[in-house]
Amino acid sequence: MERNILSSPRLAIMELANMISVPMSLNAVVRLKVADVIWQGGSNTPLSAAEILSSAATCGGSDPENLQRILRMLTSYGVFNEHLSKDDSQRRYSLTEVGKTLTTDETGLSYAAYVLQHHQDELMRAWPLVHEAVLDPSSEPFIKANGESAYSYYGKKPMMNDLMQRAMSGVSVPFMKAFLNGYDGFQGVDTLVDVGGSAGDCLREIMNKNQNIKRGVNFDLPEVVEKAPNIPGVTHVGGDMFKFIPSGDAIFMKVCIASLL
Ligand SMILES: C[S@@+](CC[C@H](N)C(=O)[O-])C[C@H]1O[C@@H](n2cnc3c(N)ncnc32)[C@H](O)[C@@H]1O
Repeated sequence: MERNILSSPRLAIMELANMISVPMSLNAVVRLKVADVIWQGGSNTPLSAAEILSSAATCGGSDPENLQRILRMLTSYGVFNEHLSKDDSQRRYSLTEVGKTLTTDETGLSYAAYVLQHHQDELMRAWPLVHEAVLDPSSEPFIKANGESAYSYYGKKPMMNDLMQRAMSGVSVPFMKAFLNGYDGFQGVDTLVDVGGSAGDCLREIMNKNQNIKRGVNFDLPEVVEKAPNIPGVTHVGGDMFKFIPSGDAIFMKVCIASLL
């Protein structure tokens, strides 16, 4: 399905006003486990909405028509390919390269946790308050909506803490593998500190690729490192980066400072 909506300003502003339907539909297919059902270990066989819902691997559901509406919407945003069968007039859906990022890999990772993490209730409560970040920047929208800052809030809720770690692992492991294929800036580093390193995935990937790094320090909030797995050569250190940062030959930081919420 081709999208050329920006050719009309009136349509473009309506598209922008309704944009929330896109991530919400993405959230729906993740919750329904649609990507893994279509992928089936690599077959990526096009399936109709009814066939998807009849799979034991989905969360169930009895309205294929509504699922098809969601699938068509996401097809127009490049998540699925739509195949119209001449035999039975059914619309069937396979995964595009974008859609494949939602499938669970052999280590249990995917981008699905990132989608869920970004649409959990607490964040959704903060988004309507973004204008408040301009009117009254004394406190963040997340704090106004939930009473405390996001990371401190996550730390107190084991499920949110776990989802946050899975979300970052799902995104950062494939990212770091690709990044490290073209980056050699860790030469000469013996001790590397990752600030805001979450479960330590970035450090593990960096150290696997750069055997000269003998010691990794994964620095994050105490409740986060408490749940981090053992990684050979890596010491997990808990603390607040705004108060102190462990010393090393080099400091690595990835996606741990800027946020409007
Ligand atoms: C978006 S995640 C990025 C994780 C990791 N760098 C990556 O790219 O996969 C941000 C991380 O910063 C951590 N963080 C937030 N505030 C922190 C603070 N004050 N001190 C240390 N870590 C903090 C969070 O707990 C979280 O693990």
